[in-house]
Amino acid sequence: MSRPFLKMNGLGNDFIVVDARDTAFAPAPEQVRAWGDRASGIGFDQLIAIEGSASGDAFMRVWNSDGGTVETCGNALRCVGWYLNPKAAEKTLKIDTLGGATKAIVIRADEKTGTVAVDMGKPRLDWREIPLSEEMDTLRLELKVGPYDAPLYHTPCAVSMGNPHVVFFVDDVSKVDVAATGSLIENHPLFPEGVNVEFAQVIDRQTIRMRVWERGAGITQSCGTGACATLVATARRGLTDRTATVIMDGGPLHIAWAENDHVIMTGPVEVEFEGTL
Ligand SMILES: N[C@H](CCC[C@H](N)C(=O)O)C(=O)O
Repeated sequence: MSRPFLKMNGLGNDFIVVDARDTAFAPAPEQVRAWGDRASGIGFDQLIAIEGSASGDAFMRVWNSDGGTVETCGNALRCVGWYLNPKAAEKTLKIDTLGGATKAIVIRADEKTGTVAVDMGKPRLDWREIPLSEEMDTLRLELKVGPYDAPLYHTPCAVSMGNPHVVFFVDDVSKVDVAATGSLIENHPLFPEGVNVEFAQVIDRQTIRMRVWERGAGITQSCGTGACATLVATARRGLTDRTATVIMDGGPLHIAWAENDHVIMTGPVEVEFEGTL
């Protein structure tokens, strides 16, 4: 059965979005991989299905381009919020995910763009919630990359936004081999469910430059949950305020870790084209 989709992105992190509220959509992992292949398929970082929800406006299901189903996706939540708000200038929507409930406040600009603020909920900071394979202080992980006596990167911070993240603090992200290091850490035994890997360079107390290797997708232009995890990590370490702009290869996201412990991510949405699977 052919399925219409919207090709969308949030700061270059790109998706195929399928509205599955009326008809079930459950592709096999190898089919997801085939669609996601940028050489022979349509190409995307994640495949997104919008499903009905008994407790909210919709349920968002996420597959990485490697075919694996994962908990959530921050940039895609903005795209789904925009999609669910066809007319109104502003609308608040409850969007559920495997990683927890979120609330999207959608300011739809026009048929192709918009700005969406998403309440991503509370960060999870206990080692069991990341999860890690052993008890450890998530503020300063005992983890080194590179020669043991002169590691390239070490002592990162772990944060879950419903999905797992490990944040390394570096002096200059342009000097990091994100592919080599990210792919090494993604499947490290300390992370039994894999992990998204961020490299954060603090510019000042309100500005962070970050690059990301995503679990199941590799280097992406931007990562919404990664930007949230990065801000939580830098604030926990006292390196930034609890509100900052996280500048990724694809552009900036505004992240605020509010007093109620919820993390609010605000950023753009873009529709690229319509298609059929
Ligand atoms: N690769 C992530 C899912 C997509 C997250 C990212 N694209 C975002 O915007 O949050 C994971 O395996 O947890």
